[in-house]
Amino acid sequence: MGSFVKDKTSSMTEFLEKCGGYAVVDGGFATELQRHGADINDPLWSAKCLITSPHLVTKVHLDYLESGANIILTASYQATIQGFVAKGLSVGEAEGLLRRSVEITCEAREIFYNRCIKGSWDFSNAGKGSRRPVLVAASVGSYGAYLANGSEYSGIYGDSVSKETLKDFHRRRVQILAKSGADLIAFETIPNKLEAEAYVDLLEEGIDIPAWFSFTSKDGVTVPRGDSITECAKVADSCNKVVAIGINCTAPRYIQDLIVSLNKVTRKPIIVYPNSGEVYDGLNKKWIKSEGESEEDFVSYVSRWRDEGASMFGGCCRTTPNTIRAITKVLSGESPTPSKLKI
Ligand code: MET
Ligand SMILES: [Zn+2]
Repeated sequence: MGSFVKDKTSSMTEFLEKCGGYAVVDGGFATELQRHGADINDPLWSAKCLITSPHLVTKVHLDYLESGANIILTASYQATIQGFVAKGLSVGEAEGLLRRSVEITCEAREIFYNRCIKGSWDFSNAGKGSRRPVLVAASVGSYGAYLANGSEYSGIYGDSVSKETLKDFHRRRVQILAKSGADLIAFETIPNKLEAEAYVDLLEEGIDIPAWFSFTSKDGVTVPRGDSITECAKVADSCNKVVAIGINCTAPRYIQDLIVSLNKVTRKPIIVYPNSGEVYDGLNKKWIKSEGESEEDFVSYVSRWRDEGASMFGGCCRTTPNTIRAITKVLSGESPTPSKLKI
């Protein structure tokens, strides 16, 4: 961290320069834990593994680092003080787990660097003789993710939930994550404008690390609550602590139009990390392949997104280290074999 946080406005631009102009973000975290056998069918979702299987959290971080990631996200997406307390933990234990989520990620980065030094891992993506720059981003999921009732993807919280409610809900968690050694905060899968406004207020209250804002969309034009992506991006753009703006957990086919819209209202770096294009059926707890997209090759989109002006690329739910390896190859100029790019 250190130099990354000193000058917030230029920090991401400098980081991107060090990465060669484009940064690789990691891929789906919770779904990857699940692929390795974790049972995360729980209101805490991936954060449950901070308690039950921290070794698996480390493994997934290392897999993404090995695949070429320049930015790895903590397992704190659904880690909230309120959620841990509902499980019977004390507030102190809950806060300790939030800190631990960042420590595990920082430790994984150290393990990765040490392995690189010992030469046991391939240096080809790390830059000859130099350490590949890696940032740790503390993930913050929405209020709807904590509610675990589907509102994460509708953005409808009801009239009783005001901006102040959202600030009160997120405040302590964001303060703790900001002091835990992370390089930045990743506000992810934001489903409405109100929550973006709440995050901006919290950052202005005195959070001293930068943040990115990443929205989700189900139509390529609006966020789930119906606010246009440009209105939402303007909120993020107005805050000088925000160092990148983008889209995650959204079908790949919508990303290009969304980048065009973002470009109209911000000059900050644009980050995109779509999901696999499958849709989660909450009732039957299954991922369903989406019509017309199942055979589409996620990675073949990456150069188009880059040409459209995005500079940070990764994956969200159901993408894997293979996806990230393929993105790394596209960005480093090695053209991958399309048939081998299965997610
Ligand atoms: C519902 S989006 C989840 C984002 C989180 N970083 C993850 O990959 O698990
Ligand atoms: Zn996702």
